[in-house]
Amino acid sequence: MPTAREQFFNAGDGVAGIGLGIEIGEADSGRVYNATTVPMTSASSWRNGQTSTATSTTFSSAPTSAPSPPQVAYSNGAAAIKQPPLESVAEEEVHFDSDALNNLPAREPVDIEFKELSLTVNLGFNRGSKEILHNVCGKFPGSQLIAIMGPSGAGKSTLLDALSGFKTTGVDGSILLNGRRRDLPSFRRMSCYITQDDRLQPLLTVNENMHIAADLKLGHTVSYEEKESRIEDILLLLGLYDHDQTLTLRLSGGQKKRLSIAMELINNPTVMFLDEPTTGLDSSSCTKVLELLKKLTTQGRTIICTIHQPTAKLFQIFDQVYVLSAGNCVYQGGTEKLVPFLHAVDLPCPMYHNPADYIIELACGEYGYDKIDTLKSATENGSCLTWFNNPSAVLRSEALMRKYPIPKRTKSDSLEDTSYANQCSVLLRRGYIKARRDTTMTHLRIGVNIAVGPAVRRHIISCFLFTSIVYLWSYQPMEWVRFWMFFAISLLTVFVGHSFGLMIGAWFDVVNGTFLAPVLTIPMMMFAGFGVTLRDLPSYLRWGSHISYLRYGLEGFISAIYGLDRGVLACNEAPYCHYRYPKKFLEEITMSGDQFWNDVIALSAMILIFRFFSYIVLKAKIKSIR
Ligand SMILES: Nc1ncnc2c1ncn2[C@@H]1O[C@H](COP(=O)(O)OP(=O)(O)OP(=O)(O)O)[C@@H](O)[C@H]1O
Repeated sequence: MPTAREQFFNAGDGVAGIGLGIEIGEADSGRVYNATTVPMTSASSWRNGQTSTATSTTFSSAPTSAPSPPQVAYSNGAAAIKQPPLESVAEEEVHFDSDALNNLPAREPVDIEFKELSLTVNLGFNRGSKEILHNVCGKFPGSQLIAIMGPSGAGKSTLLDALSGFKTTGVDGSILLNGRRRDLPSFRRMSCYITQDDRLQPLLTVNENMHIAADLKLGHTVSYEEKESRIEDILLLLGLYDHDQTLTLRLSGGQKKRLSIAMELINNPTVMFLDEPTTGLDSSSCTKVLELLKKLTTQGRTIICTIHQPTAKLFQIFDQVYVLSAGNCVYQGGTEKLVPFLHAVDLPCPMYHNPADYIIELACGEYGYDKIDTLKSATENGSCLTWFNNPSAVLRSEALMRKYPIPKRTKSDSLEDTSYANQCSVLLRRGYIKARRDTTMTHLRIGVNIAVGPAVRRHIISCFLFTSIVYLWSYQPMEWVRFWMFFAISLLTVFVGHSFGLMIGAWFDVVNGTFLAPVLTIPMMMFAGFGVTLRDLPSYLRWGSHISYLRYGLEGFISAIYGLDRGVLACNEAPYCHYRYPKKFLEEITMSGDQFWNDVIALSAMILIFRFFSYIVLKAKIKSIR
């Protein structure tokens, strides 16, 4: 009877083993291990009580009792496992409709290869730079689910950023797609990147999120019917069809992850990058997400995920694994080949140890840093293809170039296929749905606008309400022209304030921005002539009044009320009215009352300048991130 360890290194039938990290016992000997090792081929049958089917996977919803130590009986070298399921399964039954998968157009596989890839980041002024990836090589064949693993800080996300084209600054080396140098604009259009934190709209239903994504990605070139059927297929495929009317905020973590994937599938990417898709999910949801990704690879998609430390059963779902240690490759090959590889480099995986855990421990340096060097040289920092599942089937660049035609080149650098106008209208529709749903916030906003005024909010309607209330309650002359002048200045001041906020927001983070914006507004008030008249400002501070948007706002209001040669004011209730003559009042505050159009021009110019700066700052920031 072979021991569990022999199962691991069973070269004869090529069955690699994985440790599941729980207690099991041998049926006939009564021996109990504190962890277990079972052949990978048996792991899925253990998990679900059956081998997962090729066409459709259904996760049972029946709650299970607490698992008792399973019994393992060996016969003919294979482990026959008699035990209840390992853990409680999903609360809901998820059915991935494989027929819907067939409706998604298959993709031509894309083989990604990188050679001598290094990535250096700038640490800031006078602090030099730091190399994060050190000339790593690797090959991710098409139609495969690939895991990038490694200890925290090993460079997994950085490698993903470099391969996806999210980061381009400081990247050195070559990245090839089907043997040819990567054309970044085309690659960005055929790939997608799903970040760790879900970028979903919580107030939209699943169906609305999908439609917004379809309208943004496909625009008007694809008919409504086609979009509908594509959305239907994707929701069926991802087991979300029954939840299409559910608000996203009410979805479970696993459902949210599946929705993120569903939204990216709208334009059917060939290559999918996912940063830690299993983080924050329970083990049943992790399995579902990875099983789903595995299914998607069957249509030619290359799916690359970073993953921290997968359990044995998650590990065996991947086709290939790429392990990093401090920016170097310490293993590249099939998941089933990891144990034989470790054996070959004389670092055998301890009995009953999950090989995924063991390689991470090695990569962390827990067994000595010399082991990292051993692994690095055994894998030739990612160049060695010996440990691929089928090394002889791996095509070299030249063969790939012969096999696949030259891909179409994308002329535009833009990531979007749809026009700017379409994007604006879709985003406005999304904003409208959100405002309608979040009634509390919408009412609060309207209330704040009415109560506090346009300096706080920017909606045109609210600005009109503010003007009407303030103008009428402060007994201003009932002349339409003055009312519209007052409204125009209110609106422009709101837009300037908004643009100023955008600039501060683009430049600084939330904490610094929240502090700086009010602090910078105070001198604007000082230079506006509110407390200190412009005449009383010291000459060396006069320049301030020229850059204060509040000064132009105040001057504009004064022009609206006292300009246009306003006549003598009524003085019925007092024996003497000091400001009866508008001219006298204007002289007192050092304003002339005929500057309305100058104020309009100055405020408009400020809107343009602040927005232009916001754009420049954002551009520079995006460039520095990339
Ligand atoms: N812009 C940067 N400036 C300085 N150091 C950086 C920068 N980006 C990444 N690093 C460093 O590079 C190393 C790798 O980072 P990366 O995020 O790729 O690691 P990781 O393997 O994904 O880690 P984790 O699993 O914890 O997310 C880390 O030490 C990180 O601090």
